[in-house]
Formats: sequence, C-alpha cells, structure tokens
Amino acid sequence: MIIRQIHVTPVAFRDPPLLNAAGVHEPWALRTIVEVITDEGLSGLGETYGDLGHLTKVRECAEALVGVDVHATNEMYARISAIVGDVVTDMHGLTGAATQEKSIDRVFAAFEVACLDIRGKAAGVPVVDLLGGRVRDAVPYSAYLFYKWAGHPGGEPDRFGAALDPAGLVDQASMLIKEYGFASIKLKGGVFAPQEEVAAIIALREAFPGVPLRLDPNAAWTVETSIQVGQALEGSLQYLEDPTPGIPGMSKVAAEVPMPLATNMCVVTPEHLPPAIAARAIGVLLLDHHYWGGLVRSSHIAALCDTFGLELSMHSNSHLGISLAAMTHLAAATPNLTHACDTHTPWQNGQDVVAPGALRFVDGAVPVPDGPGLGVELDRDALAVMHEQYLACGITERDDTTYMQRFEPAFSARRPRW
Ligand SMILES: O=C([O-])C(=O)C[C@H](O)[C@@H](O)C(=O)[O-]
Ligand SMILES: [Mg+2]
Repeated sequence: MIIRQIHVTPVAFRDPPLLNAAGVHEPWALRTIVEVITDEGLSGLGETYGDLGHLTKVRECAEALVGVDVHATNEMYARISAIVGDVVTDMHGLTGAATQEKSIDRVFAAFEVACLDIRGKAAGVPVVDLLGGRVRDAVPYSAYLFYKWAGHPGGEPDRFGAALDPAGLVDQASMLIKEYGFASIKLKGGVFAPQEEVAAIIALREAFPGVPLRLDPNAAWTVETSIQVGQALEGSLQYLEDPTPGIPGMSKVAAEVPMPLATNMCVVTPEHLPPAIAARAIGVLLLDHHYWGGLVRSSHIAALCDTFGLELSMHSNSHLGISLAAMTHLAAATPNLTHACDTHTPWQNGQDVVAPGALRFVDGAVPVPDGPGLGVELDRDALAVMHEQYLACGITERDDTTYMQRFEPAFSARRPRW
C-alpha cells in the first residue's frame, strides 16, 4: 500500500466569538484536510491546524511522503523531521510553547491518522482495533462553556447568545446539555477577574449538582492567585486546568490546592514529562493527538502516564468531524483516559467536511464509528465550499489577540494577567 498522492486542502468555517485569555475567536476558524491515496486506490483522511506556517510544512511533507508504504510510519517520521527542521509557532499560544519536536509531531499526526484510516479500511476494521481495541463503546465529552459575545461585532447574533456572567453561562450549559446530553462541564476562563470566574463555577455547581466541573484560565493567573482560586473552589472542581504558566509555577500551586491540576500548556511534548513528574506539577494530562504525534504516539504517552500515576483527559481546538472521529477512536482504546474529553463540536453548529451519520452524540458521548478505518466519509461538496471560504475569508493565521484589540484596543493577552 504505497502512497501515490496526497491532497492538502485548507478550509475555513464559521466560528462564534468565544472569549479566552488570548482574546476572542475570529469569525472564521481554519483547518487543513489531508487525503492520502494509495496505489491500490484506497484513501485515508487526516485533519490538522490551518495556520499558514504549519500548512506550508504540511504541504512540503505531503510531497516527500509519496512512494512510502502506509505502514512505514518510522520512515514517514524521519522524512517529516528532515523537512520541518525548525520550530513552527502559533500566535495564540494556548497549547503552550512550540518546540522542534512538537512542530514535527504536529505535522506527522495528520498523515499518521490518514494512514491508519487506510490501514483500517484495508483490514476491514475500525481504527480503534489498530490501537488495541475498544475499552469503551462510546466516548464521553464535556460541555465546553465559553464566555462569549452575542455575535461578532457588526454581525447578527448567533443562536448561542451572549454569556458574560454566571447566569449566561448557566443558560449556555443548559442548552448544551439539553442538545447533547453532556454529563460534565468545562469552563474556559482567563477572561474576567478570577473572583468572577469563581462565582461562575459556584453558580454552575448549584445549577448542576453532582456534575463534574473544570475551570481552565489558560495560565492567566499568578501562583498566588491560582492558590487562592484553588482553595476557594475546594470541593467544586474535578480538576483545575493550567491556572499558571510553566512547570515550576504549576508545581507550587499543586502543593497548595485541594484538587489535581491538569494541563495542555506546560506539558505538550515528551521532553516536558520528566520535569513535570519530578516536580509533581500535574495530576492530569490532556492528550491531543494533533500535537502529540498522532494516535499511536498518544497511546504511548498514555501508557507512560499510567506508569507515573497521571490521569488523562483530552484537549480540543475548533475542529471538524475527521478530528472528532480520530479523537473518539483514540479515547475508546485508551483504558486510563477516564475523564470526559473536550470538544468544540457544538460551536461548529453542524458545519462539517464529513458526511452526516457516522458521528452522533448519545447522552454526551460519541459511539465509536463502526465502519472500517475512521468510519467517516469526506463530503466533497462541503470540502469545496469550505475551501472557497478559506480563500475568501482573508485569515491565514489564527490571531485571537489582534482581533480582540480591534474592539478593545487596551486588551492585553499577557499571561499571567491576574
Ligand atoms: O487550553 C485549552 O483547553 C485550549 O487551548 C482549548 C482551545 O484552544 C480554546 O481555548 C480556544 O479555542 O479558545
Ligand atoms: Mg486547557
């Protein structure tokens, strides 16, 4: 099964004005769709970030992978390493520091997923079976709440409405839980003063008793603020995600707060694991195959976490159905991934590049697609429309901060900020 062609297609889809520590989401989110085609005519799908620096590397690597067998992932990794070479950064910084290894892993992941899709199709089995088989039939996801404006400035309000205070967030959670059946809740913080976000968590706890809650300010707080918030929320949080920047800071906070700390910012590549474990900085790692080097490498990281007593959850950016399928196969095959995963799916409001039917939410969980490979089919008309949107939207690099400063010129994305 030799790779004969790879199509790399950047796409854009509408994104609501979701607020975070970096600023606010722009009206269009970017992704890159990768389609690998073999000499036998089988094709496989991958999905990754759409920022131009990364997209350029994905395009260069796609050419270099022609002629490689879809099983030869070591050879693919070597070729991609030789091409990526330097550190490819993103502007928002919400997934922590860029390193050379992470830059390579991010490019490799899209091709690895596409090759697993092909290998599953060739063997007539779902990708979960290539990762060790399912330990759960459906993967639970959390309701991912955001502070948000009613709509993008100058545009129509979106169907989610504004959420700028505890009552707005409780309404948002009710809507997402009613539509998707989610059984746990994550709040994206780092937007308002910490005491306002503490009040929001308390309002959510009162409105949804017994539902596990998480708060993630993306490193917007100092060590002192993080300790105060952690102590104030004793008994209210399943975990506190990235309250403060860096492994040393997280370690100081972890020693003083009652709940585990989670991260998708201070441990984002294998070299971060030894110092974080030695410093007891985290209790929960958020996996994300898009930057941990694909599904198989993420499984290896999961096994390491099990050895060292770290729990697992899963991180998400704005994404489409190819990613949701890949995340679901990985989580279904990972025994120690016991926390509900994050997903932006509700915010994409039905827009997708995959044909409807294969992915659905039942009681807040996505049943593992049964079809061979990832179990999802490319909707070529939707892909063409979203590619046109990419060409027309004028955005080539996600930049939440500059977009926010158009409306709030004094906005600072400094972390820590409080
Ligand atoms: O820390 C996190 O969970 C994220 O970075 C998730 C997303 O990037 C989210 O914060 C966003 O898109 O604004
Ligand atoms: Mg996070």
